[in-house]
Amino acid sequence: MAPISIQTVLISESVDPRCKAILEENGIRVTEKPNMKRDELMAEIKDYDGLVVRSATKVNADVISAAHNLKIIGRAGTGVDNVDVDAATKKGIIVMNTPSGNTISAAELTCALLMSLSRNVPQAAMSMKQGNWDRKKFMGAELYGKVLGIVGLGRIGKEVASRMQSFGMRTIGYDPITTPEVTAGWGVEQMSLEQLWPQCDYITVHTPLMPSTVGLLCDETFAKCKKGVKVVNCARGGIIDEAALLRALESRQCGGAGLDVFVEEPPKNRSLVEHPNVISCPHLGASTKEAQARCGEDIALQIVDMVKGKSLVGAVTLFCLSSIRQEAYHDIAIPQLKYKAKIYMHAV
Ligand SMILES: NC(=O)C1=CN([C@@H]2O[C@H](COP(=O)(O)OP(=O)(O)OC[C@H]3O[C@@H](n4cnc5c(N)ncnc54)[C@H](O)[C@@H]3O)[C@@H](O)[C@H]2O)C=CC1
Ligand SMILES: O=C(O)C(=O)COP(=O)(O)O
Repeated sequence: MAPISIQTVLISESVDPRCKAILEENGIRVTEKPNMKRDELMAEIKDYDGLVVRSATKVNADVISAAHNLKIIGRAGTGVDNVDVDAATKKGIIVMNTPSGNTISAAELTCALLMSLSRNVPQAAMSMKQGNWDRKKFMGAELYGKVLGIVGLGRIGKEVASRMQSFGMRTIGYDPITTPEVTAGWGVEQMSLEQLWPQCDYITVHTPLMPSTVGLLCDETFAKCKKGVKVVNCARGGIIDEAALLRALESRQCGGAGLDVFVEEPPKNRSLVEHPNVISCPHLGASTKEAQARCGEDIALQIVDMVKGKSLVGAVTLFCLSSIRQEAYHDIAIPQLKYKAKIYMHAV
């Protein structure tokens, strides 16, 4: 691939300092401006060659059209739902992410939420801080022997499965791409969602946010679940429909929810966060030193590779995917995501 000239990069969120250091070591001028308002971003972006973001910067069509020189949008993390990939692609801007950098951290937080839901840890801790000693109110239930349904058996879903199996949970799941033969090797029995919903004591979702995953858990699907099912969303707000979740919590069809992500972040509608059976975090799945170091470093190295003309055979849009999943994504997931551009894979 012909080298691409990237002389200036704007980092619009808090990204590990290694990112800036690596870019600068390679002769790229870097400006860090976190917390810009939309207007400020649109004014700032116009002359940069590259933009590095996490999940909070909404790189929509307006931002992309205001960016006259932009050649690359680097997502230091996994989900690219905050980037209008179609608009970027039409302008010939490469979009790349660092999908494996925060897998373990997101999986560990998911497990923490599952454990907290089973034993009411956050509620009990809060009650202690308020001076109480209430042993009856916080009676829990063991995870041992319970059924965990994992919707989305990619990187994070797989890591969640192995960790929760060590607690003695039976793990079942559904994924349209990862085959049952593959997941059987990780101890996850695959089945249709229709078969999955009524069996689960806990459900955790690990799909990207895209039209086909919006509202995977909704009124209709909650009604198919066991009464009192507990759910975790450490993926993206909206995969579990928020209004339906609130209704299910109120009717006790849902016995509790662990939420790391919301449709609107921070959520202006506080009904879920304030519900007594909801435990929530402010999108902390990737917020560990290790994950941030990996993602910051990976995105910088990928940009430098591009500048040097390495790794890509040509580029319109790039998704950096792990070797095991490259084929699957190339053949199946990309059309499903409706990316019209040709996708070139990063060499691994
Ligand atoms: N809370 C946080 O801070 C973080 C959240 N995430 C979110 O987690 C998501 C998953 O991340 P990874 O596991 O790394 O992605 P991945 O791409 O490895 O796995 C996603 C899986 O979802 C499957 N899938 C797609 N449509 C589906 C459907 N309709 N039903 C069931 N499965 C479906 C895909 O086939 C794929 O196997 C990311 O897209 C991101 O939005 C990722 C990292 C941190
Ligand atoms: O990588 C992802 O998809 C995440 O959700 C992590 O988001 P963040 O980088 O912490 O804003």
